[in-house]
Amino acid sequence: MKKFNILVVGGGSTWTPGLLKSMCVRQESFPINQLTMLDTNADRQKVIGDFANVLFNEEYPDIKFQYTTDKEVAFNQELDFVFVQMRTGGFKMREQDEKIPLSLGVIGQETCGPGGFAYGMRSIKDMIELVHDVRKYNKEAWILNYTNPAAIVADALKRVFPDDNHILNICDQPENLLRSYGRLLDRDPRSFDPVYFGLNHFGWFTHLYDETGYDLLPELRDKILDGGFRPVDFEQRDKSWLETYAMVEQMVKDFPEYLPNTYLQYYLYPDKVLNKLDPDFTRSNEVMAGREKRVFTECKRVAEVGTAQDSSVVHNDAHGEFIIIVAESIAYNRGDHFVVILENNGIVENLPNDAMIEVAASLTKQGPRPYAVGEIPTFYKGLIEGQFAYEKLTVEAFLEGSYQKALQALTLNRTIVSAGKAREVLDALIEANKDYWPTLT
Ligand SMILES: NC(=O)c1ccc[n+]([C@@H]2O[C@H](COP(=O)([O-])OP(=O)(O)OC[C@H]3O[C@@H](n4cnc5c(N)ncnc54)[C@H](O)[C@@H]3O)[C@@H](O)[C@H]2O)c1
Ligand SMILES: O=P(O)(O)OC[C@H]1O[C@H](O[C@H]2[C@H](O)[C@@H](O)[C@@H](O)O[C@@H]2CO)[C@H](O)[C@@H](O)[C@@H]1O
Ligand SMILES: [Mn+2]
Repeated sequence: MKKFNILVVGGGSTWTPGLLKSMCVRQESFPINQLTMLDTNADRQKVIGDFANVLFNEEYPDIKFQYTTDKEVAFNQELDFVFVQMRTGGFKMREQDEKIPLSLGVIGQETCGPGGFAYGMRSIKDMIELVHDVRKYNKEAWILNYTNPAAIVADALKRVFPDDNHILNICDQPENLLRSYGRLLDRDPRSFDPVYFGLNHFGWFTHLYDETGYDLLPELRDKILDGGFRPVDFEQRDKSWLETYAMVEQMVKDFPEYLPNTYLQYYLYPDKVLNKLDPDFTRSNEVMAGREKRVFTECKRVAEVGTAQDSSVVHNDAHGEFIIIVAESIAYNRGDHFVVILENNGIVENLPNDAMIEVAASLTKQGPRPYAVGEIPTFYKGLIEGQFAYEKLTVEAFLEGSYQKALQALTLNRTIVSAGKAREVLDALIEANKDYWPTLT
C-alpha cells in the first residue's frame, strides 16, 4: 500500500494536536511515510513538534517525522498532500479584526464582515507565496487549504493560479453541522447525502437524504424548532459557540425552507448579534485564554513527562479527521461526498459561473465532481450575489491595491451597509494592518 508524504503548513496551529491524533487513528487507512510540519514561528512549532515526537513514539512508531521553519526542508521533497492552516498576524491581529469594527459599532468577527475583510487581505499574500513555494518542487501535490477566510482565499487563488487544479479549499463547518445533525437524529453522519449551496460560511442545506433516499430535513427542522440546536461536541464548546449554534433555531423560525450555516447569524441579525458581543473581550480573547493556552500548556507537559497516553488535549475532532478523509477520498479515487469549495460553472444555475461556491461533491483523483444544485430561490440568490460581490471586490482591492474597491467591498457587506461607516472602518483597519496589507491608493 502506498504511504504518503505530507506537509502541514502552520504546524504550530492550535488545531495541530487534534490533526496529529487523527493521523494516528487513521494510520491504516491513510498510511504516512514522511510527515513534515512547517511554521514561521519557531517557538510554537517546537512545542507542538516535541509533543508530536512523544505521541508518534507511542502511537505511530514507523512514521518519519520532522518539524522545521526552513522552507527548503519543507518544500524540496516529494509531497503528495500539503495541509494548510496558517494565520497571518496570529491571534493578536485577529483581536484587532474583532475589536476595531466593534469599537465603531459594527460586527467584529474572524471571517465575517470587516474582520474577515482584514484577515483576508492578510491571508492572500501568504497563501499566494505558499502555492508558489509548493509548485517550485511539486507540480502535482494536492494543496488542501483550511486557511481563512476560505471564501476570499479561494477566490484569490483561483485568479492567481487559474490552471492549478490541485488546490482544494475546505471548511469544517458544514462537516460539523452534519455531525451535529447526526447526533440530533441519532444517525451516522457519514450516511447522509446532503444537498448544500452557498459561499463559504454563507450557505444552506436544502436536503439531507439518508441511504434509502429519504429526506431527513423536515424531521430535523421540527426537532430544531422543538428543542433548539447544539454542536455535536457541545460538552467541549465555549459559551460563544453554544450561543452561535442556538441562533440556528431563530434562523429556522424566520426562514424555515432550508437549514442555515451558523455564520449567517452575522448577516441576518447583525443588530441582535452586535448587542451580544463584548467589545473588550472577543472570541480571540476567549481562544487565547482557552484553547491556545490549554493546547500549549498540555503539549509542553506531554513533552516533559514523555507520554501522551493520559492527554486530554488530544482528541480526534472533526477538524483533524475531515482533512484526512478528504485526502483519502482523493488519494484512493473513492468518490466519497463532502461539502467543499469550488468554482460554480453552472452548478447553481442562477449564480455567476466564476463564483467560488460551497456545495456537495464527490472527491476523486481528478478532484471534486460536484452535484448539480439547479436554480435557487430569489432570497438566497440575492444574499449570495451581494456577498460574492463583496468577496470579489476584496480580492481585487488586494490585487490592484485599490482603496476604492476596498471601500466598495465594505459598503456592500451586510454587516456595515453605510458608506460613511465603511470608510471609517476601512481607515482604522488600514492603520492597524500597515505591516501586512499592500498600500491602498
Ligand atoms: N476552514 C476552516 O473551516 C477552518 C477551521 C479551523 C481553523 N481554520 C483556520 O486554520 C488556521 C489556524 O487556526 P488557529 O486558530 O489554530 O490559529 P493559530 O494562530 O494557532 O495557528 C496558525 C499557525 O500558522 C503559523 N503561520 C502564520 N503564517 C504562516 C506562514 N506564512 N507559513 C507557515 N506558518 C504560518 C502561525 O505561526 C501559527 O502557528 C486559521 O487560518 C484558521 O482560520 C480554518
Ligand atoms: O473561534 P475558533 O477559533 O474556535 O473557531 C473558528 C473556526 O470555527 C469553525 O470551525 C469549527 C469547526 O467547524 C468544528 O469542527 C470544531 O472543530 O470547532 C471549530 C471552531 O470551534 C469554522 O469552520 C472555521 O472556519 C473557523 O476558523
Ligand atoms: Mn470554516
